[in-house]
Amino acid sequence: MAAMISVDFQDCIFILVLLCFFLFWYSLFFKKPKDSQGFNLPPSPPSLPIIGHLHLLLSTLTHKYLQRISSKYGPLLHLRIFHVPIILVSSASASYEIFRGQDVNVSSRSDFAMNDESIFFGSSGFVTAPYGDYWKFMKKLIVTKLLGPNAIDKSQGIRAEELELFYRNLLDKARKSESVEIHKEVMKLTNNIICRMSMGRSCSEESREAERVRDLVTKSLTLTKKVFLAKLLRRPLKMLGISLFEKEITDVSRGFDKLLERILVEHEERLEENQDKDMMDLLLEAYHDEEAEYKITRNHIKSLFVEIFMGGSDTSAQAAEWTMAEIINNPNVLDKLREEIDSVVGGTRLIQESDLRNLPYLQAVVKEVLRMHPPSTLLPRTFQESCEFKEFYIPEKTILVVNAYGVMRDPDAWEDPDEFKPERFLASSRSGLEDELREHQLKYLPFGSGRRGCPGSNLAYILVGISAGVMVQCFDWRIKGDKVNMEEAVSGLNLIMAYPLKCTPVARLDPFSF
Ligand code: HEM
Repeated sequence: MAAMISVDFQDCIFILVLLCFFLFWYSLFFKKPKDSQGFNLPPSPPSLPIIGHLHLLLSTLTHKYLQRISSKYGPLLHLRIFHVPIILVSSASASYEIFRGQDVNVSSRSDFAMNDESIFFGSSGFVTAPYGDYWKFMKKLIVTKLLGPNAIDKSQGIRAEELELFYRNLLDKARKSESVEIHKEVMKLTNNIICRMSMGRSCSEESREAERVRDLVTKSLTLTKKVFLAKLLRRPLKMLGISLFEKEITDVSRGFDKLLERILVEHEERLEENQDKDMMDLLLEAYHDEEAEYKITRNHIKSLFVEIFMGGSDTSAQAAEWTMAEIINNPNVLDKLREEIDSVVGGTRLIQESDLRNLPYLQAVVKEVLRMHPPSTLLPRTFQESCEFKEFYIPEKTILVVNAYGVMRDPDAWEDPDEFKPERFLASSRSGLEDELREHQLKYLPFGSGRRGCPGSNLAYILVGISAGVMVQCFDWRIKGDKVNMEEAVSGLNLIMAYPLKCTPVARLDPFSF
């Protein structure tokens, strides 16, 4: 009997261990997560104990890794980083449904503020502001006055002057047969344009101010992904008494603060007499306006400038670099572009931004580059309220991440998604194909979507279009080897070329010699 009991007992232990083991793996790999009230959440890929899906976000090319995970487990997934729930959207149809049906609900981003006083990742940011009174006030100012069609028209002269300087600098390099790093050269152009449009002055190269701004922008971009992760891990880290990146954030913030305070004071001193108002003047007017619908602070102004420097100049320079890389690797595209530019602009003057509307192929090339190589691959938002989406339940405050890279390479929405085919964007400009244009807009997310979409997209198209236009119109380009290496890397949260494009300009025509 004793032996019998002992055998049963051993079997029991064995079965219990087996059961626990099975339950553990089942919950780890196959269980559909349910929230505490028993509602259905979207499916979840395998996770690890405690950290959940943290390892997925730690990969260097997170967008690609998440794209692979989604093609295996589904276009709508539920992830968990420790206790933080995330909904990941990777298909064009799911992203369309979210932005169409939940636009207001997902019009806030997560609270990224690491340090309230900081103008970088502090609580005064516009990009990170919740969808509320401050964001609405600022958004109105941005789309009507700062980046609206009138403001863009009025600042055309600035861009034309800077474009000529950009051309002359490349011509100088061509004469000396010197190679250039395309991103660096375009970054100087976009940075100067954005500085002059926003502050009425270029950050001069002589006083090393421009270099200082570029350096601060680069440091800020590098910190972005770290801050994003640190924010997700804040609770467990706080329990361990660790606060990550505070020093780096404070240093960058102080650097920007010093620079911007000086420029703000300069602007305040000549606010009355200044007729030609730049962005900073307009923001200072709102700051001093006692009747304003929302009372903005100095920190609000400074934070917006930091965000515009970060969000506007590097993204556009990255896009111009990818554009040149695709053009160099596709000689047939270069031929078509040349033919178009030569017939519309000719060789006796430099391309201007007013030419862009007559250059549909150049526009299509830029759009295709932004589809394949979007500088912002992941769009983070937050569900403000709980909602039902498809057959699933999504609890309030869940983070939403739309994988814009995955959506724009979704094989169900794009023909040959991994091939560079600018022609796909030409079809939509032919008459009678408005439906196609609308359909493209819904699955085309380089500038995000909905009310939180990028307010600088028109300016961005101009910056990328004119810089690539000049490089094609006036120069041939020599590279080492046959092909440009198109490998991707990520810096901060931005998609960049793993091997920065370095090439030597060879003067093709000099529009100023006539
Ligand atoms: C190729 C260049 C650019 C790309 C790819 C780009 C992309 C984006 C993306 C993906 C977003 C987030 C949208 C969303 O969540 O749906 C965004 C937001 C934003 N962008 Fe851009 N952008 C570019 C250029 C610019 C420029 C030139 C400016 C201004 C000078 C600018 C200012 C902003 C601002 C202020 C926001 C925050 C909007 C908000 O939170 O309401 N961007 N951009």
